[in-house]
Amino acid sequence: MDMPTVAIVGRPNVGKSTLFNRLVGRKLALVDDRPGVTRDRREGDVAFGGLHFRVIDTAGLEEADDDTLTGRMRMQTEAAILAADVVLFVIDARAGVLPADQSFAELTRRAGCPVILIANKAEGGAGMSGAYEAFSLGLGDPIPFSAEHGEGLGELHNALIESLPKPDTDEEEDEDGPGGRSLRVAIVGRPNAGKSTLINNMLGEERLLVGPEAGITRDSISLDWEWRGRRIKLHDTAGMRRRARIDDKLEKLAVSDGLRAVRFAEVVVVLLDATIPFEKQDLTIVDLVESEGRALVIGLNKWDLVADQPGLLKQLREDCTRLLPQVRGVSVVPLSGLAGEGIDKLMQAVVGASEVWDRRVSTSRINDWLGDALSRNPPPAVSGRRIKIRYATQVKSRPPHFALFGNQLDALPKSYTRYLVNGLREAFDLPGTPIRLSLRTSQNPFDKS
Ligand SMILES: Nc1nc2c(ncn2[C@@H]2O[C@H](COP(=O)(O)OP(=O)(O)OP(=O)(O)O)[C@@H](O)[C@H]2O)c(=O)[nH]1
Ligand SMILES: Nc1nc2c(ncn2[C@@H]2O[C@H](COP(=O)(O)OP(=O)(O)OP(=O)(O)O)[C@@H](O)[C@H]2O)c(=O)[nH]1
Repeated sequence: MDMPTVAIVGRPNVGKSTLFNRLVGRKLALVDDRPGVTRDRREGDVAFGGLHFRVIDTAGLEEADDDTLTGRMRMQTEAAILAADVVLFVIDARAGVLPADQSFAELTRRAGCPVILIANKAEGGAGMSGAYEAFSLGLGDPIPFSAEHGEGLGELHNALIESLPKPDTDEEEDEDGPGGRSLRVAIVGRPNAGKSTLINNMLGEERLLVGPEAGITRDSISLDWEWRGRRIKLHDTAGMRRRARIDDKLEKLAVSDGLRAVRFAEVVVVLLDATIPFEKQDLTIVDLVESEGRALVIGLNKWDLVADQPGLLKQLREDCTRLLPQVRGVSVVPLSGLAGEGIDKLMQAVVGASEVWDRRVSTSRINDWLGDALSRNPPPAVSGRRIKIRYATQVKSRPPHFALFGNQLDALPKSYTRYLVNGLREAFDLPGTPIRLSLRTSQNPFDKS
């Protein structure tokens, strides 16, 4: 899991940078404080009483037209809010709640993530009336705070414990071991596709002999493996199934097993039986991988049974393009779990897919591309007004998630978003991975265009 992200948001001069410095513990935020075209958000890593997160100090929210520099900064702030796990919404308790606070509270609420409301500059009980006023923002109970004097940190810490996503303990123990963090891989497929045979071949005969019965705890759902010095956690499909038989609820568990395996994994190998590929169930599994946002590789198993290998491979690659447009460019790897052939190629594809899934593209590159894509094929007009897309940025990875800002984006036709997603895939080399796109129609009261 990525380190959780906390965004500091509020109108200018409420003390965001002071709070950022207080959390990061260095005078980082002052370094690059001049407004300028390239003024980016400042980020720092925070260790705060056992909590670890990344904090983003955003530019002060100002109401301004999207086409101006401040408008652009506001869109960047919106993007930071979208990317955040938790938002620290700061007001100046001495100044009280101003109209600008109100409209930006609304913007923050729309993002739907947990918000911690900080009534800053309240040292020594100053600004208590402002703190009470802050209830009216509808962002929960304000914490009376002083970034300058470090008051209210205990309460902030408690609020963060409540709001931050709980770390996955299983993952934490994997951090930074030799060979780096383990990559989580699940092999899923229809009954009889050859999952167990393949996993056993990967792990080697010995492991096969000391399978789950011989001591691996029944609750463990992963098997540790190493491929070319890389640590891999394989989802224990076979172990799950054995348990299912014991429980005698095979059908029901088979479905939830698949889902569980997909959720466990960073990369999912959908294993097809090459002699009967692309059954309905196979396509359902791919849809599941897409909707859960995992990296995907298609394995064509039992390749040893195929007579015309080049012919079939060509045909199945075409089938993939046609049947799986949502994961265009996905790797398709022929293999034989039984003969132990193609496993290296499969693992290269798995590692490659995880890298694509992890990829981050800089905002300036995305906007250069966007300008191009828009002029080549401008968005349509809706009831006489042209849809405008002004700004784009990547808000998350794993899978890549982009946000577009502009006007009337809710009216953007599906065919046009498809054009953009395909364009992003091409331009930034993102084959085979699910891509997310959020459309944010500007709520800017000053935007008359
Ligand atoms: N009294 C008091 N003043 C504070 C506190 N925190 C910040 N300030 C002052 O408020 C002013 C603005 O602080 P910044 O941290 O630069 O505010 P900002 O929100 O980052 O401002 P922008 O960068 O313009 O968005 C500075 O003069 C700070 O010294 C506080 O807790 N108490
Ligand atoms: N020829 C050939 N047969 C294979 C290959 N992989 C698996 N098989 C055979 O296919 C059958 C099913 O293999 P399993 O590994 O049990 O398949 P599974 O996907 O784990 O099946 P379920 O337990 O039903 O989910 C067995 O008879 C295997 O020997 C392969 O690469 N080539």
